[in-house]
Amino acid sequence: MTTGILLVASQRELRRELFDVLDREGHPTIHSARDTTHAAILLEGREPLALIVVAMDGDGRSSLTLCEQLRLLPPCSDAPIIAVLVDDTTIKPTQLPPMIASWLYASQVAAELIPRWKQLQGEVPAVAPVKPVAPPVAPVLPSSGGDYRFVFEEGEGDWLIVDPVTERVVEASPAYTRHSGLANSVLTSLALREVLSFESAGLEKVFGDADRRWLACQRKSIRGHDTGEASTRRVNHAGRALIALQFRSDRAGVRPAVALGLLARLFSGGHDDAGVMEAAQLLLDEMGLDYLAVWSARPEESSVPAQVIQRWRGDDHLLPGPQLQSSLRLVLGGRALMHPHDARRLADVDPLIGQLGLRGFVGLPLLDERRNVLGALLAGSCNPFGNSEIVAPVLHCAAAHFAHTLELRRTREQGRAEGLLDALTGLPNRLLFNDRLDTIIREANRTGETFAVLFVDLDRFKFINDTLGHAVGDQVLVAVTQRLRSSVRASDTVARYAGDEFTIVLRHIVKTDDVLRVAEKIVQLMDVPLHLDDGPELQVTASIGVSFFPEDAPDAETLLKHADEAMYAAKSMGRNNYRVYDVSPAQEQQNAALKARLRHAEGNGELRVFYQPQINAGTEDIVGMEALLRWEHPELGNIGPGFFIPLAEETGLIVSIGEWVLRNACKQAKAWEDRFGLGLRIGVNLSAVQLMQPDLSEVVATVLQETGLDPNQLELEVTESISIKAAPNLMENMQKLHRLGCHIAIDDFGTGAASLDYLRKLPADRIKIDQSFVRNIGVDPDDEAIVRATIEMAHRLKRGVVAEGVEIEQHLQFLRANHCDELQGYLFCRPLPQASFERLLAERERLLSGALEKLPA
Ligand SMILES: Nc1nc2c(ncn2[C@@H]2O[C@@H]3COP(=O)(O)O[C@H]4[C@@H](O)[C@H](n5cnc6c(=O)[nH]c(N)nc65)O[C@@H]4COP(=O)(O)O[C@H]3[C@H]2O)c(=O)[nH]1
Repeated sequence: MTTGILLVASQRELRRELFDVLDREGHPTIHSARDTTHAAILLEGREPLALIVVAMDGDGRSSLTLCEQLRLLPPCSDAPIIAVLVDDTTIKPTQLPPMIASWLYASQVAAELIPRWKQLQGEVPAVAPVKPVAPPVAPVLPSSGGDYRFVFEEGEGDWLIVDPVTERVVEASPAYTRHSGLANSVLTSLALREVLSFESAGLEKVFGDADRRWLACQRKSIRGHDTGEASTRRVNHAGRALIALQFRSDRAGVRPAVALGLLARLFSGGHDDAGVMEAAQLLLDEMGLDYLAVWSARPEESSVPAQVIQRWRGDDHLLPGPQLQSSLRLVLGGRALMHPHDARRLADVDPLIGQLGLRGFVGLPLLDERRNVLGALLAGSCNPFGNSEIVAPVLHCAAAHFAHTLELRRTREQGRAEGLLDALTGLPNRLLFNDRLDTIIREANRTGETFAVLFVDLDRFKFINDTLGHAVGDQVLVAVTQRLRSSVRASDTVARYAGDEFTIVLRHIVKTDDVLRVAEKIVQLMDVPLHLDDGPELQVTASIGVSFFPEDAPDAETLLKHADEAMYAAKSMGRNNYRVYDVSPAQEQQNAALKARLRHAEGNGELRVFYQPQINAGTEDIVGMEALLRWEHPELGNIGPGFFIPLAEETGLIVSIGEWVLRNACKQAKAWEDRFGLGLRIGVNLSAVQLMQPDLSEVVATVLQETGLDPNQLELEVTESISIKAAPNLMENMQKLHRLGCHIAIDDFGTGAASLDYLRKLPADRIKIDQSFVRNIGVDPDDEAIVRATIEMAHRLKRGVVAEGVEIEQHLQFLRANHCDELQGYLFCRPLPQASFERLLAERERLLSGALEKLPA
C-alpha cells in the first residue's frame, strides 16, 4: 500500500498550507515534518509513501543533501518528490536535484499542488522510481514526464519540435501554424532550415545552446518572412532526444487586425479559471508579451495580494514575491503605469522588471464600477512594445475584462456566504457557527486538540432595546462584537448565535487558565462604558458560560448546552461574571472511577514520560528537554496531564507519581548523557502538593544519587500560580533544592498574580514565559509588551528566559529580536516518546559528525 504523503517544510505556515491543501483532497495519512530528523521519527515502521512534498529554502547543494537524506528513509526510497520553492530561496529551478519529479513556487501551492501530483500519478505508477527524463517541470510549461507535448498544453506559444539528427520538423504547435499560416502537414514535410533561418548561428550551435539564449532569426510564413528570435531546449519523447524550439516574432501582436481578433476572443471567453488562463495566453501570444500577471487585492482581509495568474515566457526564473514589487504596489494604490519603451529605468526599484530584463511594461489597476481597486494587471516584454498605440488600448480592454472576472468571483463568494453571516455584525450566524463547530470537533478528534466553547449573553439587553430603541440596541451589538473580536485570536471563532447571544470557540487550549483569562478579559472589557453616536453613555455587562471539549461533551449540541447552563449559573451569581460548566453527577462518578484506576496506573505500567526539546534561540541547537507525563489508559486511550494531574493532586497520588516521573526522567537523562555527552538539562514539573512535602529535598537527593545524574542537569519546574503564603514548606524546599545544586524554573510565568514578588524571593534560575502570551505574539500588542517586559526584567535580575508554546516563525522572530534565551514549542518539536527522542539525538549526532567530516582538515 502506498497511500501516505510526507510533507517536509521548516516554515510552519507553509507546512500548514501544504497540509490543508492535501487534507482538503481527503488524503488519509499525511505526515507533516519540520525536517528530515522529524520525518524519520514520523515514518518509523511506515509503509512506502505515495508522495513526498519538500519545501526548498536553501541552495542547490543543501537541497540535494535534503533529498538524499529523505531517500535513505525506507518509506521514502521510491516515492516521487515535488519541490516547493519558497519565496526568497536562492535555488534556481535548473539547480534542483535530479530526483525531483516536479516543482512549483510556494505562492502556487493552493492552485497547483494537486494538479501537479495528479499529473505525476498519470505518468508513473505510484511505487515506481521516478527517473527524471527531462528537466523538472516548470510552472509555466509543465512537462508530462518528458513528453514534448507539454509545450503545447499550457504554454500555447509558437513551438516547433525538431529532430536534431535529421533536422526535420516533427510537429508544430497550433499557435505556430496559426501565426505562420502554414499547416502542420506542410511544416512537417520541411527541414528546419527551410522554415527558419538563423542570422548568425548554424543549426548545430542552435541545438547545442544549453543557455537557451534567444537568437535572431527569420521565419517562413504565408506572408513571406517574419523577423524574430528563437530559443531551444532539449526534450525527451518516447525515448527520443528531440529539440523544442520557440519562436517569437518582433511584430507579433501589433497589427490592428490581430488586436481586434484578440479582443473578440478575449471578450467571448469565460470568467472561470480556464477562461483567465486562456485570456492571459492570448495576450502573451498575440501581443508579443513575455510577462503577464493578474493580482487580486483585498486589503481589508490581507495585506498581501493574491496571484490569479502569472506567466513568464523566458528561462525558469524565481519571480519576486508581491511585497517586493514596487510597481505592483503603485498599481494596487490606483496608479496606471505606462512604460512601453523605457521600463528599464524602473529596474533598480522593482526587482521584477530588473530580473526579467523588461523593456516594455504596463501596470493597470483593475477597477469596479465605483472605481474601487480590485487588483492589478501587469504586462511586460523584453523588447520595447512594438506598437504601443495598439498594445496600450488592448491592455486597457484586458484590464476591464479581468476586473469584471474578479468582481464576478467576489459576488459569487459573497452569495455563498449570504444567509450564513449576520447582516448587522458581519459575524457568522447560528447556522455557520454550528457548522464550524462540527468541523472543529471532527478535526479535534483527529488531532487530540482541546478547545473551549463560550456562551456570552448580554445582561438586561432587552431593557436597552425596549427603552432606548432598536437603533441604539443595534449600535450596542456592533460595539460588543468589536470588543469580543478584540479579546480573542484571529483563529478563534466569534458568532452571533441569536439576538443578544454570542458564541465563541477558543482553540488549541493547553490549560483551563488560558480560557479563564479570556473570559475575564471579556467581562472586564464589557464593563467599560460604551459611547454611542450622539447618544447616552451606556454600561453593558455580559455573563459567560464555558464548556470544554472533550472533557464536558463529545458533541456540539451538548457542548453548547453545557456552556449555556454555565452561563445561566453566572447570571444567577449576580451577572457580569463567568462560570465554567460544573461536572454532572455522572461525570463525578466517572472521575471517581478514574481516580481509582489512576491508583494502579503506575503499577500497571500505564504511565509514560515524553520529552520535549528546549532550544537555544541563537544556535537553534538543543540545550535541554522537559519531561511531560502521559497516561495510557487501557480503555480510554491517552489521557492528557492537564486532565489527570488535578485528579492525582486531589487524591494525593501526585506525590508518588511525581517521584516516579522524577526517577524515570533523571535515569533517562543520565543514560543520554552517557551516550551523547551533551550536558542536556532535564526539566521536571513539581506539583504544588509535592512542593509542600517536608521531605521533598531528600527524595530528590536520593533520586539523584540512585541515577547518578549531575544535580546541575536537573531543573525543577514550579508553577507561578502557587502562592508562597498558602504553601507551607515551599520556601525552605526551594532553598534546599537549590543548595543540592538543582536549577529551579518558574513555570507559566505571567499567569499568576505575584510575579515580581515571586521572582525576587525565590531562588529561581530561569523563568518560563507562559504560552498564552507567546501565542498572542503578532495578535495582541498587550501580550507582546508583557513578553518583552518579562524578558527584560528576568535579564535584569540575571535569570534565564525560556518561551513556551513557540508555534510559528513569527513567534520565533519576535522572541529572538527581544533576546529570549531559549525556546520550546511545536515549531521545533512536539513532546516525543523516549525512543523517538533518542533517535532525534542520534540523528543530530550523525548529521553533525557528517558535517564535521566534510570540513577541510
Ligand atoms: N499548544 C501548544 N502546546 C505546547 C507547545 N509546546 C509544548 N506544548 C505543551 O505545553 C505544555 C507545557 O508544559 P507545562 O506548561 O509545564 O504544563 C504541563 C504541566 O503543568 C503538567 N504536567 C505535565 N507533566 C507533569 C508531571 O510529570 N508532573 C506534574 N506535576 N505536572 C505535569 O501538565 C501540563 C500540560 O502538559 P502537556 O499536555 O504535556 O502540555 C505541555 C506541552 O505538550 C506548543 O507549541 N503549542
